[in-house]
Amino acid sequence: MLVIGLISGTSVDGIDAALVDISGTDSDIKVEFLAGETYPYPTKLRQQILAVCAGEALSMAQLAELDDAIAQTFAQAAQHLQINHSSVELIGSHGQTVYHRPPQRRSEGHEGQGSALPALKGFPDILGYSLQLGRGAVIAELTQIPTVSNFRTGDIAAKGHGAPLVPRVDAYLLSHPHESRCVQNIGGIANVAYLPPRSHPDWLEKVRGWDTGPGNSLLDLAVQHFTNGSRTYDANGEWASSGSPCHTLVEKWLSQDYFQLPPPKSTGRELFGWDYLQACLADTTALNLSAADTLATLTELTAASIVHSYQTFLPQQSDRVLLCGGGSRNFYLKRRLQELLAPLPVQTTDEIGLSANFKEAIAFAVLAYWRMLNLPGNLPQATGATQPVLLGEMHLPI
Ligand SMILES: Nc1ncnc2c1ncn2[C@@H]1O[C@H](COP(=O)(O)OP(=O)(O)OP(=O)(O)O)[C@@H](O)[C@H]1O
Ligand SMILES: CC(=O)N[C@H]1[C@@H]2OC[C@@H](O2)[C@@H](O)[C@@H]1O[C@H](C)C(=O)O
Repeated sequence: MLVIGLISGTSVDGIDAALVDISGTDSDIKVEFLAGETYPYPTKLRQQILAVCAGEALSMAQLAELDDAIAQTFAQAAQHLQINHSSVELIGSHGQTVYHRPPQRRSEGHEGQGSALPALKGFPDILGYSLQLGRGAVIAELTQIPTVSNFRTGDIAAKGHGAPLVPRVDAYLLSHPHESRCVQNIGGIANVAYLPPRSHPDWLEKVRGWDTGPGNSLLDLAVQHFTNGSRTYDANGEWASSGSPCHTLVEKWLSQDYFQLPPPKSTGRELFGWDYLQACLADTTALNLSAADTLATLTELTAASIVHSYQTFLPQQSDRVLLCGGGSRNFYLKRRLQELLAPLPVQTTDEIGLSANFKEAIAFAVLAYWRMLNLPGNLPQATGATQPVLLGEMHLPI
């Protein structure tokens, strides 16, 4: 069955669209990657999304307009990708995350909502909330293809974080009979899926996954800051590689809350955004670090936080690390991870046959396919949900 997966991630750089041919169910699933394309957002739309992610207030009318503009751009991406493939039967559209709030308990220092109603038994004091714009009904109507969207809400209703959702897909597509693997996505935010050897009994229950912290989000913002917006990222990590990281600052930043929090955990630009970068820049300025040294230090934070996460939270060390997401194209970051994790092999998923650029888009095609087959998509160990649940809402064209 031909399925298109669509996602724009926390970097808000554009829509990744993947066309795949899927057969089987879960343990026997086969996914053939046929085509992939990234469609950059129109500049004005990207700026609007980034402003909303940074907390800019919107009227309801503006929210509706933004939702539809994103849905239309996603539909155009799907339409463009399916040219020459007229038999696409399903779209899985993640949409654009503009807000993500993990669930919180009062013991974590939050006072709750002050409701007059009694607390619901077993519910976190503050339920998670994750908003992805680009409504599926519009995409289904514009493309005339059934579309699954709103993947995170079912897991959140089951008291989970609603993220990360990709670990179940990684488990079926990337696990190995005898080798344990860490699949490390480095997007705006970085997340890991730990995959034990598939020959182990109960291997799926032993899969783990969580957001390790910042991927490229702080780096991208710092590059924009140092270039007055003329550059949006450090291509291949060249600028950072011309500087030297300040390890004392990395140690200081790593001691902060998020990195010490045990999984399941998720995060977003709400934490690792402008305010976080400002605090980092206050530290780097106090030490007179150059722009190159600052970028090297932020790159080191991404690498060191991934390594810290593995050392602290993995049930056991893995045999191999497989990188994906835009950060896997940052050669300096990849080299630092290789050095810090040596002698573990650190490669990209491309090297074992799965596109590192389009793995997330492929994953949402698979999640839509599982939704259609009424199979669960989340992994409770990764999201903190009480149980495996169906993910996403199906929208049929009129
Ligand atoms: N050649 C490259 N060199 C360095 N960095 C790169 C390169 N190509 C992409 N990137 C980085 O990857 C980022 C985009 O990665 P990706 O598309 O995987 O993120 P995302 O999907 O938006 O985020 P997330 O996975 O958190 O949702 C860019 O913002 C940039 O920082
Ligand atoms: C709320 C949200 O969009 N989270 C993203 C983000 O980008 C990376 C990391 O944070 C991950 O947890 C998640 O995306 C992937 C696709 C996931 O759900 O597995």
